[in-house]
Amino acid sequence: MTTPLNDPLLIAEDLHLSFGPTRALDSASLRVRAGEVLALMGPSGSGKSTLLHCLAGILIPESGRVLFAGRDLSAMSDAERSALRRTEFGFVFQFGQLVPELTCLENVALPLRLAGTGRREAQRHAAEWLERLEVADVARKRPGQVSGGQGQRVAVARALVTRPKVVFADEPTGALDSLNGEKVMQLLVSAARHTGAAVVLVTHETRVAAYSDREAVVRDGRVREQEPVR
Ligand SMILES: Nc1ncnc2c1ncn2[C@@H]1O[C@H](COP(=O)(O)OP(=O)(O)OP(=O)(O)O)[C@@H](O)[C@H]1O
Repeated sequence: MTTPLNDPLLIAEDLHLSFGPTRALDSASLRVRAGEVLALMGPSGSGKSTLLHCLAGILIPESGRVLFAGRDLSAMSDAERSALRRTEFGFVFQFGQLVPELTCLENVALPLRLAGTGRREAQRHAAEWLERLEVADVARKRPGQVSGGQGQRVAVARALVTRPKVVFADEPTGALDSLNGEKVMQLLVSAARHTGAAVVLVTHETRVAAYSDREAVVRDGRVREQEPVR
Protein backbone atom coordinates (compact mmCIF):
# COMPACT_ATOMS: atom_id res chain seq x y z
CA MET A 1 0.00 0.00 0.00
CA THR A 2 1.63 3.26 -1.07
CA THR A 3 0.62 6.81 -0.40
CA PRO A 4 1.81 9.64 -2.61
CA LEU A 5 4.22 11.82 -0.64
CA ASN A 6 2.02 14.88 -0.38
CA ASP A 7 -1.27 13.12 0.26
CA PRO A 8 -2.26 12.94 3.92
CA LEU A 9 -1.42 9.53 5.36
CA LEU A 10 -3.93 9.84 8.18
CA ILE A 11 -7.19 11.77 7.96
CA ALA A 12 -9.74 12.43 10.69
CA GLU A 13 -13.03 13.75 9.35
CA ASP A 14 -15.69 15.33 11.54
CA LEU A 15 -15.20 13.11 14.59
CA HIS A 16 -17.73 13.12 17.41
CA LEU A 17 -17.28 11.20 20.65
CA SER A 18 -18.85 11.65 24.09
CA PHE A 19 -18.13 10.04 27.46
CA GLY A 20 -21.55 10.15 29.12
CA PRO A 21 -22.50 13.82 29.22
CA THR A 22 -18.98 14.98 28.30
CA ARG A 23 -18.50 15.82 24.67
CA ALA A 24 -14.79 14.99 24.17
CA LEU A 25 -14.74 15.40 20.37
CA ASP A 26 -17.14 17.74 18.62
CA SER A 27 -16.52 17.74 14.87
CA ALA A 28 -12.76 17.27 15.06
CA SER A 29 -10.92 17.06 11.73
CA LEU A 30 -7.19 16.67 11.16
CA ARG A 31 -4.74 15.60 8.47
CA VAL A 32 -1.31 14.07 9.04
CA ARG A 33 1.20 13.82 6.20
CA ALA A 34 3.68 10.97 5.83
CA GLY A 35 6.89 11.72 7.72
CA GLU A 36 5.79 14.92 9.44
CA VAL A 37 6.03 15.68 13.15
CA LEU A 38 2.69 17.16 14.24
CA ALA A 39 2.10 18.55 17.74
CA LEU A 40 -1.43 18.56 19.19
CA MET A 41 -1.59 21.41 21.68
CA GLY A 42 -4.47 22.87 23.70
CA PRO A 43 -5.87 23.22 27.20
CA SER A 44 -6.36 20.35 29.61
CA GLY A 45 -9.51 18.39 28.83
CA SER A 46 -9.83 19.84 25.32
CA GLY A 47 -9.82 16.39 23.67
CA LYS A 48 -6.19 15.91 22.58
CA SER A 49 -5.75 12.39 23.97
CA THR A 50 -9.19 11.33 22.75
CA LEU A 51 -8.32 12.56 19.26
CA LEU A 52 -5.00 10.71 19.36
CA HIS A 53 -6.76 7.51 20.48
CA CYS A 54 -9.25 7.82 17.60
CA LEU A 55 -6.45 8.44 15.08
CA ALA A 56 -4.72 5.30 16.35
CA GLY A 57 -7.86 3.15 16.18
CA ILE A 58 -7.90 2.62 19.97
CA LEU A 59 -11.22 4.47 20.31
CA ILE A 60 -13.91 4.43 17.63
CA PRO A 61 -15.77 7.73 17.18
CA GLU A 62 -19.57 7.78 17.33
CA SER A 63 -19.62 9.53 13.98
CA GLY A 64 -17.09 10.73 11.46
CA ARG A 65 -14.26 8.58 10.19
CA VAL A 66 -10.51 8.05 10.36
CA LEU A 67 -8.70 7.01 7.20
CA PHE A 68 -5.21 5.53 7.30
CA ALA A 69 -3.66 5.23 3.83
CA GLY A 70 -7.20 5.37 2.47
CA ARG A 71 -8.59 2.64 4.77
CA ASP A 72 -11.48 3.49 7.09
CA LEU A 73 -10.52 2.31 10.59
CA SER A 74 -14.12 2.02 11.78
CA ALA A 75 -14.95 -0.33 8.90
CA MET A 76 -12.29 -2.79 10.11
CA SER A 77 -12.81 -5.65 12.56
CA ASP A 78 -11.14 -5.44 15.98
CA ALA A 79 -8.58 -7.99 14.79
CA GLU A 80 -7.76 -5.94 11.69
CA ARG A 81 -7.36 -2.79 13.78
CA SER A 82 -5.08 -4.61 16.24
CA ALA A 83 -2.97 -5.90 13.39
CA LEU A 84 -2.76 -2.40 11.94
CA ARG A 85 -1.66 -0.98 15.31
CA ARG A 86 0.99 -3.68 15.64
CA THR A 87 2.43 -3.27 12.16
CA GLU A 88 1.90 0.35 11.09
CA PHE A 89 1.76 2.29 14.35
CA GLY A 90 4.11 2.81 17.29
CA PHE A 91 3.20 4.23 20.70
CA VAL A 92 5.02 6.22 23.35
CA PHE A 93 3.08 7.24 26.46
CA GLN A 94 3.96 9.19 29.56
CA PHE A 95 4.86 6.14 31.66
CA GLY A 96 4.02 2.55 32.50
CA GLN A 97 4.38 1.19 29.00
CA LEU A 98 7.33 -1.16 29.43
CA VAL A 99 6.77 -4.72 30.63
CA PRO A 100 8.39 -4.80 34.08
CA GLU A 101 9.32 -8.51 34.00
CA LEU A 102 11.32 -8.19 30.75
CA THR A 103 14.75 -6.62 30.30
CA CYS A 104 14.94 -3.41 28.31
CA LEU A 105 16.37 -5.36 25.35
CA GLU A 106 13.49 -7.85 25.52
CA ASN A 107 10.99 -4.97 25.75
CA VAL A 108 12.34 -3.46 22.53
CA ALA A 109 12.45 -6.87 20.83
CA LEU A 110 8.85 -7.67 21.86
CA PRO A 111 6.99 -5.98 18.95
CA LEU A 112 9.23 -7.81 16.48
CA ARG A 113 8.66 -11.12 18.27
CA LEU A 114 4.89 -10.50 18.13
CA ALA A 115 5.25 -9.88 14.39
CA GLY A 116 6.93 -13.29 14.01
CA THR A 117 10.62 -12.33 13.88
CA GLY A 118 12.98 -14.95 15.35
CA ARG A 119 14.47 -14.29 18.80
CA ARG A 120 18.04 -13.66 17.70
CA GLU A 121 17.16 -11.33 14.88
CA ALA A 122 14.66 -9.44 17.04
CA GLN A 123 17.28 -8.97 19.75
CA ARG A 124 19.89 -7.84 17.21
CA HIS A 125 17.53 -5.14 15.90
CA ALA A 126 16.56 -4.21 19.46
CA ALA A 127 20.23 -3.77 20.39
CA GLU A 128 20.75 -1.49 17.37
CA TRP A 129 17.78 0.61 18.44
CA LEU A 130 18.99 0.91 22.02
CA GLU A 131 22.33 2.07 20.58
CA ARG A 132 20.58 4.65 18.39
CA LEU A 133 18.68 5.96 21.42
CA GLU A 134 21.99 6.07 23.38
CA VAL A 135 20.86 3.59 26.04
CA ALA A 136 22.78 0.46 24.99
CA ASP A 137 24.06 0.21 28.57
CA VAL A 138 20.61 -0.58 30.01
CA ALA A 139 19.94 -3.54 27.67
CA ARG A 140 20.10 -6.17 30.43
CA LYS A 141 18.33 -4.12 33.09
CA ARG A 142 14.63 -4.26 33.88
CA PRO A 143 12.52 -1.09 33.54
CA GLY A 144 12.38 -0.74 37.36
CA GLN A 145 16.17 -0.40 37.43
CA VAL A 146 16.55 2.50 34.97
CA SER A 147 15.88 6.25 35.23
CA GLY A 148 12.75 7.89 33.82
CA GLY A 149 14.69 9.37 30.91
CA GLN A 150 16.35 6.06 30.09
CA GLY A 151 12.97 4.30 30.29
CA GLN A 152 11.45 6.78 27.81
CA ARG A 153 14.35 6.24 25.40
CA VAL A 154 13.75 2.49 25.64
CA ALA A 155 10.04 3.18 24.97
CA VAL A 156 10.96 5.24 21.88
CA ALA A 157 13.20 2.40 20.65
CA ARG A 158 10.33 -0.04 21.16
CA ALA A 159 7.91 2.23 19.29
CA LEU A 160 10.22 2.50 16.27
CA VAL A 161 11.75 -0.98 16.07
CA THR A 162 9.05 -2.22 13.68
CA ARG A 163 9.53 0.87 11.48
CA PRO A 164 5.92 2.04 11.80
CA LYS A 165 4.39 4.65 9.51
CA VAL A 166 3.07 6.68 12.45
CA VAL A 167 4.29 7.06 16.02
CA PHE A 168 1.68 8.30 18.51
CA ALA A 169 3.23 10.02 21.50
CA ASP A 170 0.97 11.21 24.36
CA GLU A 171 2.91 13.55 26.67
CA PRO A 172 6.07 11.48 26.13
CA THR A 173 8.15 13.87 28.22
CA GLY A 174 5.45 14.65 30.83
CA ALA A 175 7.17 12.75 33.63
CA LEU A 176 10.69 14.03 32.87
CA ASP A 177 12.65 17.12 33.88
CA SER A 178 13.24 19.60 31.08
CA LEU A 179 16.77 18.46 30.22
CA ASN A 180 15.77 14.80 29.91
CA GLY A 181 12.57 15.80 28.13
CA GLU A 182 14.49 17.73 25.48
CA LYS A 183 16.87 14.83 24.96
CA VAL A 184 14.00 12.36 24.53
CA MET A 185 12.34 14.71 22.02
CA GLN A 186 15.58 15.15 20.04
CA LEU A 187 16.07 11.39 19.91
CA LEU A 188 12.41 10.68 19.08
CA VAL A 189 12.37 13.17 16.21
CA SER A 190 15.72 12.11 14.78
CA ALA A 191 14.77 8.43 15.01
CA ALA A 192 11.46 9.15 13.25
CA ARG A 193 13.28 11.10 10.53
CA HIS A 194 15.63 8.15 10.15
CA THR A 195 12.77 5.73 9.41
CA GLY A 196 10.42 8.24 7.75
CA ALA A 197 7.72 7.78 10.40
CA ALA A 198 5.18 10.53 11.03
CA VAL A 199 4.85 11.55 14.69
CA VAL A 200 1.58 12.70 16.28
CA LEU A 201 2.57 14.25 19.56
CA VAL A 202 0.26 15.45 22.36
CA THR A 203 1.92 18.01 24.58
CA HIS A 204 1.21 20.96 26.87
CA GLU A 205 4.71 22.32 26.55
CA THR A 206 5.66 24.81 23.86
CA ARG A 207 9.28 23.73 24.28
CA VAL A 208 8.31 20.18 23.32
CA ALA A 209 6.07 21.37 20.48
CA ALA A 210 9.07 23.31 19.12
CA TYR A 211 10.41 19.97 17.83
CA SER A 212 7.41 19.58 15.53
CA ASP A 213 7.03 20.63 11.89
CA ARG A 214 3.49 21.80 12.53
CA GLU A 215 1.12 22.50 15.40
CA ALA A 216 -2.63 21.97 15.63
CA VAL A 217 -4.59 23.44 18.54
CA VAL A 218 -7.47 21.43 20.02
CA ARG A 219 -10.18 23.37 21.88
CA ASP A 220 -13.56 22.13 23.05
CA GLY A 221 -13.21 18.90 21.11
CA ARG A 222 -12.34 20.39 17.75
CA VAL A 223 -9.18 21.36 15.96
CA ARG A 224 -9.38 25.12 16.02
CA GLU A 225 -6.15 26.13 14.39
CA GLN A 226 -4.15 24.19 11.93
CA GLU A 227 -1.83 25.15 9.12
CA PRO A 228 -3.13 23.89 5.79
CA VAL A 229 -1.68 20.66 4.52
CA ARG A 230 0.61 21.64 1.69
N1 LIG B 1 -12.59 7.43 29.67
C1 LIG B 1 -13.21 8.58 29.92
N2 LIG B 1 -14.34 8.61 30.65
C2 LIG B 1 -14.98 9.76 30.91
N3 LIG B 1 -14.57 10.97 30.47
C3 LIG B 1 -13.46 11.00 29.74
C4 LIG B 1 -12.71 9.82 29.43
N4 LIG B 1 -11.63 10.19 28.68
C5 LIG B 1 -11.70 11.51 28.54
N5 LIG B 1 -12.79 12.02 29.15
C6 LIG B 1 -13.20 13.43 29.18
O1 LIG B 1 -13.21 13.90 27.83
C7 LIG B 1 -12.67 15.21 27.75
C8 LIG B 1 -11.44 15.21 26.85
O2 LIG B 1 -10.43 14.44 27.48
P1 LIG B 1 -8.96 14.26 26.87
O3 LIG B 1 -8.21 13.35 27.79
O4 LIG B 1 -9.07 13.87 25.46
O5 LIG B 1 -8.39 15.74 26.96
P2 LIG B 1 -6.87 16.24 26.84
O6 LIG B 1 -6.91 17.48 26.03
O7 LIG B 1 -6.00 15.14 26.38
O8 LIG B 1 -6.57 16.60 28.36
P3 LIG B 1 -5.17 16.63 29.16
O9 LIG B 1 -4.32 17.61 28.47
O10 LIG B 1 -5.57 17.08 30.53
O11 LIG B 1 -4.64 15.23 29.13
C9 LIG B 1 -12.36 15.63 29.18
O12 LIG B 1 -13.46 16.37 29.67
C10 LIG B 1 -12.22 14.32 29.90
O13 LIG B 1 -12.53 14.47 31.27
